[in-house]
Amino acid sequence: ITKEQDALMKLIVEAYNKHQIPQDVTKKLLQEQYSTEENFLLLTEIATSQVQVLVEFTKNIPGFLSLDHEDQIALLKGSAVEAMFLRSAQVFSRKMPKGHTEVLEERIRKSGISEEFITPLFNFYKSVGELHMVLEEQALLTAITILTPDRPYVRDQQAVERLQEPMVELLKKLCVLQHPQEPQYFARLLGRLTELRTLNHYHAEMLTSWRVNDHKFTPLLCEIWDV
Ligand SMILES: Nc1ccc(C(=O)O[C@H]2C[C@H]3CC[C@@H]2C3)cc1
Repeated sequence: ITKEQDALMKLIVEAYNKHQIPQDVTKKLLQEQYSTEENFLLLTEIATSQVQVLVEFTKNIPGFLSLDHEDQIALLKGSAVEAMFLRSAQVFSRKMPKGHTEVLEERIRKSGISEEFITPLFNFYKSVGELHMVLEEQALLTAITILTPDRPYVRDQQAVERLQEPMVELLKKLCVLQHPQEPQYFARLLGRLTELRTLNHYHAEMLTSWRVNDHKFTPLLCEIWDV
């Protein structure tokens, strides 16, 4: 790891740590009753705070604010679902106090999300959990997801590639250092990004079905997902 790479690593991890889901949101998980409506409102709060955390993290990715402003928006809108699922998978499989995980799983299952999305969602959560990613890997993988050059409406893709490439190189080196006994670990991490992309489709269906049943979203979620 070069000096520059170490500096980049510290900036990304610092940004990733700076913003966590507010405690009051996770506390409500245990308090509110179990109606579908209450569960949906809780997930709306979780998703809204996840998106707020995502925006703050993204602004702290070195070089992001120097990109074309329209492209900044295109990257955020294009990656919000993937970054949210990546972070919620990490929170779900690790960070939460024991009881919370089961409760959150129960609430997700009973929030009006169709069964066909529930299965891929928890499969993804499980596959992320099995990787036992360290914080540096989680932060870099999230930044790499956000800096995907081929999102819709990105005009200067090269500029995004120039930011993403050094992070992919750094993650590759980190994986070799952190998991010497597992040479294919880096490839497994990138495989998660492919699995993530499939969740975009399910997520869009989920939003539509909620909208059709006249469920209320927050202004931030409406703006980032054009609903
Ligand atoms: N009104 C909404 C409520 C929840 C979501 C959402 O994506 O929820 C995600 C957050 C975590 C729990 C379900 C998924 C993962 C979107 C709109």
